[in-house]
Amino acid sequence: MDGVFQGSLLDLDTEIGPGPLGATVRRTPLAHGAWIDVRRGWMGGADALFERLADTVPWHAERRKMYDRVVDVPRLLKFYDEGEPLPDPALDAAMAALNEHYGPELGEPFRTVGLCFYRDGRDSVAWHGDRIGRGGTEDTMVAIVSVGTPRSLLLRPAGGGGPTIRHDLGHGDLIVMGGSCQRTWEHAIPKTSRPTGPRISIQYRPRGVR
Ligand SMILES: O=C(O)CCC(=O)C(=O)O
Ligand SMILES: [Fe+2]
Repeated sequence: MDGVFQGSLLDLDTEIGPGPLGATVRRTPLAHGAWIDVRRGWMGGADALFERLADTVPWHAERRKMYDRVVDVPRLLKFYDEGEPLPDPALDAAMAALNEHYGPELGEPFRTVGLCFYRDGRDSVAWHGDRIGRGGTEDTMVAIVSVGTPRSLLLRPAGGGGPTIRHDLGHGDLIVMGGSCQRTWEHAIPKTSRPTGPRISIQYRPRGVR
């Protein structure tokens, strides 16, 4: 079943779109001024949304220079900068709902959408913080909606020390990394040798956060 997505048939009948946030969101404070919010199954019809995004997004592979070698980035990517039309109305609806819920605390809207497609257990993202932009110097938020097969998102303190936190995210789950999380913690989606179906992550970030 490697690379084959086994969605639940029931879910394909559910209307695609985000559910309520409010009191359904569970916040966990982490060390060093970071926190995460988790809301399981937030995106209704997540399996159908997975299929739609898998089929319609113009996914591309990237190659990046690593030291003296050029290597394949182990996942497919697509980035929608602010103002660019999104590939599915459910992604607009999720952004509006996130902005309504988090706007007062964040002080600015989420504006960009990054998509990652993990085709199977060989796809991954290495340990990092989203520090290319302001996330390296300021508190911010990165909200991630996961559709498709759950994969483990790991979090650990950036300087080492402290246990690694693991959340298996798929099927419409929402996680929001907030406070100092991008500069004081690191996150990763590790490779897995277990047979694993595909997952798509939908990341919402404010302007200037990458
Ligand atoms: O796929 C995920 O949930 C994480 C992706 C990520 O960390 C990133 O794109 O910066
Ligand atoms: Fe990241």
